[in-house]
Amino acid sequence: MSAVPVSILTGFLGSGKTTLLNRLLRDPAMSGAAVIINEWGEVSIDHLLVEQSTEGIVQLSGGCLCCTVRGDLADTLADLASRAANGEIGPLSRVVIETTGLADPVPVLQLLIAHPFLSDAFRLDGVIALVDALHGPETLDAHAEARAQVGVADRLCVSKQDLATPDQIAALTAALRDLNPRAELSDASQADAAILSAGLIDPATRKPDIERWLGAHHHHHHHHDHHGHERHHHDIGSIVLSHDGPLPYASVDAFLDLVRSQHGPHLLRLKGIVELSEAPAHPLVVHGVRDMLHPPASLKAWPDDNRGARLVLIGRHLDEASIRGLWSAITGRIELDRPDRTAVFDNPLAIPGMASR
Ligand SMILES: Nc1nc2c(ncn2[C@@H]2O[C@H](COP(=O)(O)OP(=O)(O)OP(=O)(O)O)[C@@H](O)[C@H]2O)c(=O)[nH]1
Repeated sequence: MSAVPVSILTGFLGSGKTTLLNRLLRDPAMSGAAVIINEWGEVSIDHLLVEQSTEGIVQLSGGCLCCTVRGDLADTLADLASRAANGEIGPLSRVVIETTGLADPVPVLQLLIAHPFLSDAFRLDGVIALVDALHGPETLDAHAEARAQVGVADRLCVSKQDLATPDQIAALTAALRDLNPRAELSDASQADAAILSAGLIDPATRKPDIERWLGAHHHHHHHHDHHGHERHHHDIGSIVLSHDGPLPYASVDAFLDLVRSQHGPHLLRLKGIVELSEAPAHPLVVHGVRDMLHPPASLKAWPDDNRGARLVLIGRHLDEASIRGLWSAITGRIELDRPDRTAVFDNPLAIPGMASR
């Protein structure tokens, strides 16, 4: 059984998630998709608003996905997988999880990455965050949850553009680019099911699209800072690390361990691709959420000539200098006022247990 792609549709209260979902469900490409809707509160009406009633719509209420009903979400996904496996429902083509407006999508990502059974049956495709053109900038200023939703998104979708002035749309676009310069930006009113595929594999070609996944094009296009650091005025920010040429697996592993142990609480998401010295023909895919890493997987081949290592780290109040210092140390770049590789990895006093790496 190949893993079923899961998309997380998030967006602040009233941003238009249900409206978008209704639109997507009319797309024939959604056949075989299951939709899990999470609502907050006793009165559950959201699922009634999803027009196409199918077997595949599951509603979770009584709490928020990121906290109380996370166990329910795990059970629901496990149940969907086993019902599809024994033929009770048709084969699942994908799962869409609509979070509540106040949900932090990160715990949902964690569940998909870390759960022993679910991480085999499902693969995280991507996070799509919806933002309302009319209220977006104020919402982003006022609510940390909304900033986190935008920060970790693989794709950003702007709704209610018909109600907003061009100036409002421009202000929102700038705010979104500030928080997340990598994600593809689209208009919710034009969206079809293709927006749900925001992961590494491009469904049109069935091949990995690394540039799109890491948002490299957008990043370079919008930011000319050669350090690859987005200047942000918010708590949420991202760091892009790169290295030309292959790296030994032990160095990559050590870097990820150190980032997790030292910066895990600040890290929301990490994704990247690495050329390994041991297997340069097979790019290593790394991705993780907070301090949990998905078991590293490798791709059959590089999709193009663009090799080396590229990592994107997204977090809240990330200590950029420290992270860049670790990266320089493992990639062998000696920088002034930075520990070199030996000092970082072979000093048992500095990092107990890391000496043998
Ligand atoms: N004019 C206009 N109205 C929209 C658009 N998208 C959503 N709306 C309206 O905005 C309101 C909220 O939309 P919903 O789809 O319910 O938003 P939601 O994100 O699911 O809301 P919660 O479940 O409360 O978080 C509804 O009245 C929609 O009709 C849009 O692009 N244009």
